[in-house]
Amino acid sequence: GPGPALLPPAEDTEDQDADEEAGGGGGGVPPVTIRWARITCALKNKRGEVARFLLSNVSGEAKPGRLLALMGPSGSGKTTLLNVLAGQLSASPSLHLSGHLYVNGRPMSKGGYKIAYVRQEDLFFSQLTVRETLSLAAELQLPDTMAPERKDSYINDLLLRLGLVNCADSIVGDAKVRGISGGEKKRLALACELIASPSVIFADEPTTGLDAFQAEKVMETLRKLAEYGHTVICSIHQPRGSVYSKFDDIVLLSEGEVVYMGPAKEEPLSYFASLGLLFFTHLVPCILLFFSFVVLVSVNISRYQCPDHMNPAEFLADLISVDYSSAETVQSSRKRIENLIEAFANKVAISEVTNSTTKPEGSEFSAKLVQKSTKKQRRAKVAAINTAMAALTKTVGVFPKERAIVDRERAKGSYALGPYLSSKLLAEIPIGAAFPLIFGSILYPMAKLHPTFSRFVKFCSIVTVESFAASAMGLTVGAMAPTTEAAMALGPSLMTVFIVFGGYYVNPDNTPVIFRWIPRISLIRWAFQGLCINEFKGLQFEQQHSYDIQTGEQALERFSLGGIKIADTLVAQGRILMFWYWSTYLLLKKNRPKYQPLLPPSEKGQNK
Ligand SMILES: Nc1ncnc2c1ncn2[C@@H]1O[C@H](COP(=O)(O)OP(=O)(O)OP(=O)(O)O)[C@@H](O)[C@H]1O
Repeated sequence: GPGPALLPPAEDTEDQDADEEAGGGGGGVPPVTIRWARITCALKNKRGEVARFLLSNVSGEAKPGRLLALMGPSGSGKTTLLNVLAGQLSASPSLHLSGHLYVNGRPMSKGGYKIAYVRQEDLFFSQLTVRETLSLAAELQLPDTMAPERKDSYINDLLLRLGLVNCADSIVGDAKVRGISGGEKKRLALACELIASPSVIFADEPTTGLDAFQAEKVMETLRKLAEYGHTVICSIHQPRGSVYSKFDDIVLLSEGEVVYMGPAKEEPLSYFASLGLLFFTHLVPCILLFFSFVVLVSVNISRYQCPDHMNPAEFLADLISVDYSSAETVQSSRKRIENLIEAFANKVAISEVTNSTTKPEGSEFSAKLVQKSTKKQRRAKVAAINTAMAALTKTVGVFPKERAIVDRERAKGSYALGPYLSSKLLAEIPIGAAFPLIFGSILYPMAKLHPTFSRFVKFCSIVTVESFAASAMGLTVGAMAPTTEAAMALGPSLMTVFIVFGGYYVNPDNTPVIFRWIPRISLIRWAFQGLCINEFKGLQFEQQHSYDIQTGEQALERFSLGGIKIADTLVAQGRILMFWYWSTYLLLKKNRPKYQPLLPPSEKGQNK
């Protein structure tokens, strides 16, 4: 029977011209674009609570003249989505289906277009020939007023287009009586569906059970139908490379969520390879791009880069499948998939916000929510980076010169290193604190951060401690570098590494094992985390769906920044500050001016 209606329910159902005559040879079908947004299919338990989501917040588009493949591991929801798009999800009291489905911009319930649905199992009368099967379908589907000769020529045309001429007079057969091949059966099923000249063709796993050659022929048929103007949507588990190359668009599903939706072929490969490299467009200190590039490219190549000569479909399938070989692989692959889903959701949210013309109702809410959280996060990032960079450049710009004077005085024995450093630090506290406080006082209200005094005080404390830590780092760099120019090149380079691993560009949980130590010693990361906690903690978001973020704590968890207090981030900053002061002390001690000792003349030399 008909499946559950999509919510919100349709208004009026327009009468449609049911007797529309099929065009000869199936040509000239009306073009149909299908758009779906926020499709969620929940499975409820006996108490009526959501037990799991078969589809969660799925959006996408299928266009006429294009072949769209729904790809994903077994159980990822391909068939469920296909059924929803075809309006043929079997009704069940345990299912709840919601979302938006538009056909040529109008709600699907208004009808006015024809679909064909080729199911996984082929159901035919085994004793009929291919031509008889088609004739029967034509008698049932074409108008009675159509002349028999026209029907025959229509059938001949279909046999030709679907490559069934050679087996036209063979019986279909079944398990007991050998008939046509599996691929031919699939194409016959397509031919039967095409009689009514559908605009949209749905095919559920059309290549399942077929050998590679037959599978390719079936897919080639679907691709030709797309070229002919039909909108073709098929689900497929893991196609071989030659089949994958026939797709125009793909939707990658994993556990009911979209990991990628868009053009097929090279696009998804470059999308996954580029994940994490977006930061280049935001990062201001460009002089350090090269170093960051090396670091990030090594991160990405090792993770999401499709190796040369690998079947892209196989690569994509591996990327979005849970690896059940051990407990660790299950955990790490789940984490990877979660991150990919999140990355794609953010991408969609941003394009939904920027592209208001195609914005479907209901998408606004979550897009705004994501945008709001991202804005808050971005402001915390700007504050953390700006404070650190300003303090660092201020210090490395002057310290190497000051060091020359200090070296001279130390050589003269005017003062020792310990008293010099401690008096310098003490003397610089007021001026060192003034800058972040002024910066904070101006930025805080302008950036519309949390409008309470206690949060403002915490904000100023975090940026002040960070500013001191960055200054201390500048001292170490100044103590290490031979000249001011060298210090100016080295300091921001080092800071860029800390920025990259500071929690905004590379998620701390997603950092490769060999780089895990960097976020721990990154003053940017602790400041950023502290600022995010200060901003998000205690927030309540309006919630439209059960899976939307409800609280600031949940948002922090999603950014992998939760689980600790602001005080912990300040302590971590304090440790980093002490580390840099201590390094400066040791470096200055080690690099104290050394003069050539005047040795007593040797006997030999004296004689000369
Ligand atoms: N009516 C239903 N009641 C309960 N669970 C369902 C129902 N329909 C689908 N499911 C479950 O939803 C999940 C997705 O099913 P679906 O058939 O859409 O996956 P699929 O990606 O097409 O998998 P396959 O490639 O194995 O056919 C599966 O875990 C399935 O058991």
